This record gives sequence, C-alpha cells and structure tokens, in this order.
Amino acid sequence: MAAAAFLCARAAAAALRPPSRGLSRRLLASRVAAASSSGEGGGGVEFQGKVGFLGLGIMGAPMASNLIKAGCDVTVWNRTKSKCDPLLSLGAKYEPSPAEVASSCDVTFAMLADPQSAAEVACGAGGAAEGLAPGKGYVDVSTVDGATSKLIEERITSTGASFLEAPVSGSKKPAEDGLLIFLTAGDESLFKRVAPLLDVMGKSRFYLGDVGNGAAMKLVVNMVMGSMMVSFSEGLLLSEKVGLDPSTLVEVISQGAISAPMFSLKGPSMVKAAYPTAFPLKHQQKDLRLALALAESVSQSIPTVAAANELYKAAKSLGLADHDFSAVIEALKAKAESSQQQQFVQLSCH
Ligand SMILES: NC(=O)C1=CN([C@@H]2O[C@H](COP(=O)(O)OP(=O)(O)OC[C@H]3O[C@@H](n4cnc5c(N)ncnc54)[C@H](OP(=O)(O)O)[C@@H]3O)[C@@H](O)[C@H]2O)C=CC1
Ligand SMILES: O=CCCC(=O)O
Repeated sequence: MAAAAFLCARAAAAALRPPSRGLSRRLLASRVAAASSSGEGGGGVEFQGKVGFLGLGIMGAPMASNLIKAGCDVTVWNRTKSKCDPLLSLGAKYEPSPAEVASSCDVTFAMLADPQSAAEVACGAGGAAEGLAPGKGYVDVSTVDGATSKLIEERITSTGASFLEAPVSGSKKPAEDGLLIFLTAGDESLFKRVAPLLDVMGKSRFYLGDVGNGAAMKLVVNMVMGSMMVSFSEGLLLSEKVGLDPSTLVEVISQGAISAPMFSLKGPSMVKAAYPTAFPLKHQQKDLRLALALAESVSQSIPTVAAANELYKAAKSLGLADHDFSAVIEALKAKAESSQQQQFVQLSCH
C-alpha cells in the first residue's frame, strides 16, 4: 500500500462548501490542505492507498471524479466502458473487470443500479470478490435491500476483506458538489479507514451498526421522498384544475412549514413538463418496491407508499423509466385523461 496519501477532515470539508457547480480541483485540494493544517476533525484523518470505483452512472461518475480531484489514486471500471473516458481524462486508471480493480486497489467503492447488479459486480464471475484479500476493503454505496447487502457482505468477508454498506442520500448535484450523506453499516474499522474518502464525497456520514441498517435507513428515507413527490404532483395538478397558477403554489409551499429543497428544485421544471434526469424514475420505483418488502418483513402497513408505487409503475409503463422521478406527475395526468374519456363515453351512451 503506497501510492496515494492525502489528508482531510470533516470539519474542514464542512467549512469549505463548494459554490454552485461541482468541486474544482483547487477547492478539493484546499479541503485537503485545510484539514492538514487546521488539525480540525480529530487532527485530520489520513487515508493511504489506492481507491477503486465500480459503476460510473449519474452518481458514480461525479463521486469518483471528486476523489480524483482530491488527489486520490483512482482506478475505475464500468460495464459500458466509454463512461470511463471522462474519468481517465482526469487521471484515473482503468482495469477491465471488477476483480482486477479490487485486486489492484486497497479499497473499492461500488455504485450500481440495483440489487441484481450490485450482487453481480461483487460476487459474479470476474466480480470484485475474486480480486479481494485480507487487508482490502469493499464499500457498496448502491441502494439495495438488506438481504442483498448481507449476501454481498458474506461473499466479500469470505475472502478475508472487510465490507461496509454505505448508500447515499442526495442526488446528482450533491454528488457533484461533494455534499452527499452516507448511511453506513458494517465493519467499523473500515468505516474509520475510509472516512476521509467519504468526507471528500459527502457532507456527513452516519454509522448505523450491522449490515442491513444502512440499507434500511436509505429505503425509509426514499419511501418518504417518493410519496412526497406523488403528493406534490397531485397538488400541482389540482391547483391547475381549479384555476390557480401551479408556479404560485410552488412559491407558496417554499415559504411555509412544508417547504423542501426537492419541491423548490423540481417544481419549476415540473410545471413546464420537463424532467431532466437526476434520480431516474426506475430507481425510485425500485426503492419503493424494496421499502414495501421491508415493511412486509415486519408486518407494517404503508398504504400511502403502496399507492405511490403503483403510480411509479404506471409511469414506467408510459416509457418514463429513465426520466427524472418527478415525471411521475405524467402518470397522474394520464389517469385524469383516461377517467375523463370514460366519463365522456358513459355520458354519450346515456
Ligand atoms: N441518481 C440519484 O439521484 C441517486 C441514486 N442512488 C442510487 O445509486 C445507484 C446508482 O444510481 P445512478 O448513478 O443514478 O444510476 P445509473 O442508472 O445512472 O447508473 C447505474 C450504474 O450501474 C451499472 N449497471 C447497471 N446494471 C449493471 C449490471 N448488470 N452489471 C454491471 N453494471 C451495471 C451501470 O452501468 P452502465 O453504464 O453500463 O449501464 C451504471 O454504471 C442506484 O442504486 C440508485 O438507486 C442513490 C442516491 C441518489
Ligand atoms: O436515492 C436517491 C435520493 C435522491 C435524493 O436524496 O435527492
């Protein structure tokens, strides 16, 4: 373990929040420098070693990019190889399989679409586990269910390596700005070892104990978010239908007790029926499906989430899976149209 060594601290990271766009090299370097000179955050935390990153989608690419800009020695892999190119231009290395990344790095992060891909990349043929060994670490930051996370943990730890689940709250922009919230669980010494890396990519980190707890926390947060988006969509449509300006509704909500960054961020484009993808709708529906299973496992009823899930499923069947999850409003519009048509047919039959 030699190559990259850098210093950073949570306090320094918090004090050096970025401006509106992704973190610049200068800013990330200054986080590192401030941490080493200020002695804040427990005297600065040192990470030594090479970092692997598997999965360079909407979230993985900016996260890996921030690590590179902070001075880490990063090796990347992505199923679709072309998505590695921007990272290679920033100075990343490339290995042709997850196993080769894991074997050439000290700690490997994975940011994958869903439980199936997370398990495949960690445990499948050519997967990360094949390259792991004692002393190495594997950190899965994908959103998956607890059972999948435990399955990955079992396979990873069978190699002698350590495992941390660390799903994130925060979307594309917080990923670009290094402002994610990590919900971690698993090996506590790995958590401490990768803390400087989490602090480059995020603004806070929670350690929640046993593997499964990070996944559960993430699913609970996202089920609340998914239902909020449906409720907001219903409000936007109803306001329009009764003759109000939905843009005014967005403004009114932003000033009151139910204001949320999500409404202010997504509302204006939803009013224009534009859904630039930050959080793909298919992933939100996956999270609701997993949250429903989590609730089922403890016999809790979550009827609002169940209803919201049906709408996301309807939106997927309208071809909106890869749009932002705010496009769920289109499923409500389609529902309204079809019930209007039904009413028309009934009236014309009488
Ligand atoms: N976008 C967001 O706002 C947030 C997303 N998340 C979660 O983070 C994870 C990633 O999300 P995001 O980056 O948005 O998703 P993307 O769909 O943009 O990226 C998914 C990544 O998974 C890879 N992948 C998918 N299937 C496979 C497979 N079978 N084998 C290997 N690789 C595969 C993709 O590779 P390829 O490029 O080849 O398709 C890509 O790198 C998800 O679990 C999501 O729920 C968490 C917080 C916020
Ligand atoms: O999983 C996606 C979360 C998106 C967000 O927290 O804004």
